[in-house]
Amino acid sequence: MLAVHGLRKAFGERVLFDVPELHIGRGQAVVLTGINGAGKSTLMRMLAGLEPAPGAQVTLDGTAMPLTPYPAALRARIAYVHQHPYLFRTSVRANIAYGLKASGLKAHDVAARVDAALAWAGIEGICETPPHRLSGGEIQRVALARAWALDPDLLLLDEPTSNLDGAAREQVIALVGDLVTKGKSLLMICHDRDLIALPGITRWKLSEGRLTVRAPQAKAEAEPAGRA
Ligand SMILES: Nc1ncnc2c1ncn2[C@@H]1O[C@H](COP(=O)(O)OP(=O)(O)OP(=O)(O)O)[C@@H](O)[C@H]1O
Repeated sequence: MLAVHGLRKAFGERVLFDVPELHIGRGQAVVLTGINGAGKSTLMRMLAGLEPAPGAQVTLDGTAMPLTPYPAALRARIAYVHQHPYLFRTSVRANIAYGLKASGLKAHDVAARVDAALAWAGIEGICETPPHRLSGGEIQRVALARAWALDPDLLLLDEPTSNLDGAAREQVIALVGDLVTKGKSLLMICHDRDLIALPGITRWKLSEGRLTVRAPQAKAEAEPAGRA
């Protein structure tokens, strides 16, 4: 579905990472691991168009184009969920509706899609709650519902369970597990063993500037290239 060539980040002499190519297939779920400061968030932000990626090329369904400036075709098909999601100080419902309205959907279609997203995330009970009253786990579920509502081709999740524990963490793991089971393409940064262990997940590791790949349930050693 998506291939990126020449993804590289350097600060002066220091090369954070140099990834000649990476591929995310349709329906593929990938978890990106690596030590703190390895560059995981930077790489994901480049894929989301939040950080310039000079020289990188993206191929989307067979069509190649530069990743910077960020192609509109990509913006329409990729949803990014920040580690600490920003919610407008309106209501949960309005936050989920926002992107749908911006995409030009008719009001009754927006309402139906918002209802479906609220049900998917199990957050109907907080749909009129002001976001600043929500717990961390609720905020993360609202952000996932907001991304899910857009029905993107690829979801980028940056540490969806960080700072969560107990039931809140389990609820988010269940939602991510549902995305994986339903065959949603996703790339997720995480350190959470229960998320990494979800069946069918491909593991990428960013280490010393290189990306290595391990296929789902593979017993073999990681391959040197970025192809999944
Ligand atoms: N302007 C800059 N100049 C030099 N180094 C920088 C600059 N901006 C960021 N960095 C470094 O780049 C790295 C960026 O790491 P990034 O946040 O992408 O890593 P990460 O793998 O997501 O880390 P974590 O797991 O801690 O979130 C850090 O080591 C940071 O110190």
